[in-house]
Amino acid sequence: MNLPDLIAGLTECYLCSLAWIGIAALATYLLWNTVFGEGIPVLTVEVTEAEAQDVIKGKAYEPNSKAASNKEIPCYDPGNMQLLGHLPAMTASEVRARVERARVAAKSWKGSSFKQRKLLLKTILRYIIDHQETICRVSARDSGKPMLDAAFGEVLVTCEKISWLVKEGERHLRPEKRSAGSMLFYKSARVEYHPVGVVGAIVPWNYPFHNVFNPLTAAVFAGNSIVIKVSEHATWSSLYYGRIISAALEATGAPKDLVQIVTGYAEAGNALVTSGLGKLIFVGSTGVGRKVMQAAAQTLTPVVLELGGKDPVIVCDDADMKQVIPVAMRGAFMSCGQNCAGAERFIVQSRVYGEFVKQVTEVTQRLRQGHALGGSIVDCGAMCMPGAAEQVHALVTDAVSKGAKVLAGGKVASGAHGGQFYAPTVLVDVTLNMRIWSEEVFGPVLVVVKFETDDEAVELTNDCPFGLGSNVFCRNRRRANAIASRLEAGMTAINDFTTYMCQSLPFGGVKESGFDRFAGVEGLRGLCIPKSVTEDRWPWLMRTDMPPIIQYPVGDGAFSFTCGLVTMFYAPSWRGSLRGVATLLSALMTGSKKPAKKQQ
Ligand SMILES: NC(=O)c1ccc[n+]([C@@H]2O[C@H](COP(=O)([O-])OP(=O)(O)OC[C@H]3O[C@@H](n4cnc5c(N)ncnc54)[C@H](O)[C@@H]3O)[C@@H](O)[C@H]2O)c1
Repeated sequence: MNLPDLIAGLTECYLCSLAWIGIAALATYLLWNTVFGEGIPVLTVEVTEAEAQDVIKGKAYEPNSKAASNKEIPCYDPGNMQLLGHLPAMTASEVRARVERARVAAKSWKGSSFKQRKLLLKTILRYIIDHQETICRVSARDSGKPMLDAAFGEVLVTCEKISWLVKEGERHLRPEKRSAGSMLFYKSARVEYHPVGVVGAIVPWNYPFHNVFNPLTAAVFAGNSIVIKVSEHATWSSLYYGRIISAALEATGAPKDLVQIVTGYAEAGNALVTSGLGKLIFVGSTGVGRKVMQAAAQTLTPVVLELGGKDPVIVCDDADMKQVIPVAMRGAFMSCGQNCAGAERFIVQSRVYGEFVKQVTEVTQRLRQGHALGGSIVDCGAMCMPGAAEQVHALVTDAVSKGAKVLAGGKVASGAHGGQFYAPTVLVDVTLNMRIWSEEVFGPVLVVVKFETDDEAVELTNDCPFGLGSNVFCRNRRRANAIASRLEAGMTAINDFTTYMCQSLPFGGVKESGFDRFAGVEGLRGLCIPKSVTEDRWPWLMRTDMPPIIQYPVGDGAFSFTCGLVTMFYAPSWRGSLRGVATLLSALMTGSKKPAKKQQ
């Protein structure tokens, strides 16, 4: 590197760091002010040794012992297969009993003030900020993700969500004025957002903390109670998270049954879907999403389906590689690729393809993988679900058999502590006939394909059954936006990966990624009944009175009168409106005759 380059690099690095420090200081100040402005209770929550310590010594998990009973869920650390304990697999009637308790709690909570709801959320936020490390450790233990990934995916996004709800949520749930239209100009119209009652949430295992607190915070802020069915593959952590929630409810005087956590298998999930909820948020695979929708039809329960994804990252030839590579790596390998909005397809323009592949391969080969709590820092953790590493490998093997090349990783591993791992993998020369092109991987595989023209990049992106997130890296803003607007996806990040940190935005997909939205204004309002209300604007001056000609029994000219009314209000020109007035007056003058009263 020559001297001018070095100086430019250092300046850029220095300015960049300064900007980030400035932004971080401002954010901390704002967050501090918002959170600690008032007397917010400090929670005391019991923490067990397994929750507090890195290294724990206990029994090893034996997969075959699971068959002993379907009444219990065996919980283990996927990074070292250490048994953590057994939790109850609730029956359908136990789940329904939880829903009934939540229903009672919802009745009193719906009358709560926004001040009370904010206090509850701020109390939770305060606890999270003070106990980030324990929360991350518990998530790492249960899901196998490294501490840093937990800090990003569990803590950071949850804090952003709560902060957004506290700052902006009330504004979006206050009655909203609407126009009353042409004919009802003398009315005021509004939409009121009333709680739906009991919200149900069925969530997956990939972010055990965020998947609980994400639906919870929005549901209670909207005045509902919530019953959350956690995944059978990340059940253990719900004990600790449940204690945080109970402590927060008690400290803020909220009903103790406002939040219920349900542990169990599909039977418990199905019982929740059919228990008469106000709304169900299902987050999981497309296959189970279909079953959930079918079951919800029985009780006409409205559902939000947040399903699988296969997010593309389009890298144009003018993209800044210094920015793209680190962001791409995190998009692909964060939480070992077990993200719904994970970077599953890198679509890279031919001019920068070679450089992109070289750089991502170099970094991937340097990644350290292992037990998240094994004593040394790791970049990639374990696969949470049993058998997941083998499923990922089957997709890689299929691709290789059809001509793809593995440049890094590409194998199942057990790690130093005997956990479930799949090595971070780079796969190139992928073609559209390979399973990995269209099936969700949900694992650490960075798939790269080449494109020549923007049309081709769009076609490749849209050639997919899923449509959750999408991402475009391109320095030319006009070109980036032109590409972005053509992508079939629920979300697009331009020169970044995922829109999720903007919690004012709705989150959700199209096609097999599901429908409806959680998060953002739309998601928050989606947990409410939007009730339309009209009333007279000037009741002392004007109200809706039926003109005698159209009162029952109607007059001879009733139809002509109504036609005149329609023409008067909706004719496209003032001449037309005048014609309408004339028709209306003529009907009034000549056609008010009504049938005579019947003789008794
Ligand atoms: N779009 C999103 O926001 C989002 C977020 C995270 C994960 N996901 C998706 O989740 C999937 C991975 O999670 P998973 O393996 O836990 O998904 P999954 O569909 O197997 O399970 C999700 C939840 O559904 C429950 N369940 C299973 N069968 C059921 C039934 N018949 N009725 C009711 N509930 C039932 C499970 O117990 C679990 O709690 C991936 O496809 C991923 O893309 C989507």
